[in-house]
Amino acid sequence: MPHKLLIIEDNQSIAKVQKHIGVKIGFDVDVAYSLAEAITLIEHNNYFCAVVDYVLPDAPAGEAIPFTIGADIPTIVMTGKIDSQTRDTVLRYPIVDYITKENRQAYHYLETQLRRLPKNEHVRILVVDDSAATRNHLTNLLNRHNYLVAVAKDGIEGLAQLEAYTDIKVVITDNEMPNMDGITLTSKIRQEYSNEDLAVIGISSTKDNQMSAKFLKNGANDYLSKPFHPEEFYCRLSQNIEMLDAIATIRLQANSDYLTNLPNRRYFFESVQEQLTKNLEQQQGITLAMIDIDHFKAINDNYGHDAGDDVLKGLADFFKQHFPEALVARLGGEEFAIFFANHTYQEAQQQLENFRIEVDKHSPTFSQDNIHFTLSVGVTHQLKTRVDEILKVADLHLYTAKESGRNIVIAD
Ligand SMILES: Nc1nc2c(ncn2[C@@H]2O[C@H](COP(=O)(O)OP(=O)(O)OP(=O)(O)O)[C@@H](O)[C@H]2O)c(=O)[nH]1
Repeated sequence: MPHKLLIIEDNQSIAKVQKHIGVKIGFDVDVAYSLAEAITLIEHNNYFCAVVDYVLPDAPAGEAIPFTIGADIPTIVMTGKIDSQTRDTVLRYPIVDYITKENRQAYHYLETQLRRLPKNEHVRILVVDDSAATRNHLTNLLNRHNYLVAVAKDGIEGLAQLEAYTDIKVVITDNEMPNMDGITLTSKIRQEYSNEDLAVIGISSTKDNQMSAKFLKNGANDYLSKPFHPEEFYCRLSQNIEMLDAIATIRLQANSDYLTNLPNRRYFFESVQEQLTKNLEQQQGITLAMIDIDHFKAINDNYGHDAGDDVLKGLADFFKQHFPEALVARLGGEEFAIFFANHTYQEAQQQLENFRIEVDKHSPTFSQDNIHFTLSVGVTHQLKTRVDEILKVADLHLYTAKESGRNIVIAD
């Protein structure tokens, strides 16, 4: 079910633009052209958030704001008035944000905010501060933007919370705290997490004008002096989260195969090598298999390249369903590899044999052209120090599988 967005705006053209933005993001949008209409809609619907005009025919001075706030709807105020009295009136309410309708940039900003709010439901922020009042204040600010929150009253508790919640993306930490201060906490965090995985924002009310440099030199991504304005707090927080998201997206793209979305060759080599080093230390077995579609060239020749792509995508989905615990990658072309870290050799071989049989049976359901195909598989459990050496052994078995007529699993 899409989230519901309420727009309260009497200017029809502006309402149309806002609705377009909301629909583009994926909201189910209702528009009210007056406060009276909005009240009726709020009575009958559950809104995820609202965009509220400051001046309405039946609410000329921001009177609509307390209605959405009172109904617990996260509220973004849009206003054409930019005087400081209006701003002060607006900011007296616990709103998500206010945006002045000065130019096109305002609508880009609205779009950014509307995109962020649903995402924030999955982002956890850790607040570390020895003052209960500050912890509560920050928790309220964060809840207003839909973030999940964890709290700690010193650095030691902060580290424990990081262990307890693996979804923490940002740590906001005070410096002056008993047991462990914020700067020590930051440097300890950096021993475990890079600043591309977890952002740290230092906050302090100290007069020491070198505090921000101290935080940053110890690995913080950002710094805010207390007291800070909520607007600045939100802007810096969302900028840090956007940066983490952008890095995660780039990483995912660099590690995935564009056609099938499976991990690619580079990712497979890196993560198997890492796992291999661990297994060699612990003398634990591994299983690695190379899998190749039989006569794939003929599929391309007979049905066309797009149909060939369709087969590759269908097979990749089948891999994902069948091997949720193993690492499956597309090495290139019609060649795939699987790495089993936690299965006995017999179990892994059996799973591969079952998979070969299932593909022979069900492959026509994978593609629009109902193309039947089979797989040849080479599998090994020879533990060597390098991935490419193990792949070479699996590849030799794969060659034997092809030579022996295809549609077969050959193991050592
Ligand atoms: N549609 C499609 N075809 C691809 C892609 N990458 C490689 N191919 C084709 O995959 C085919 C692989 O052919 P071959 O290496 O001769 O192997 P084969 O026909 O499967 O024969 P055997 O492996 O001996 O059973 C070639 O025709 C490539 O052009 C891709 O991303 N999409």
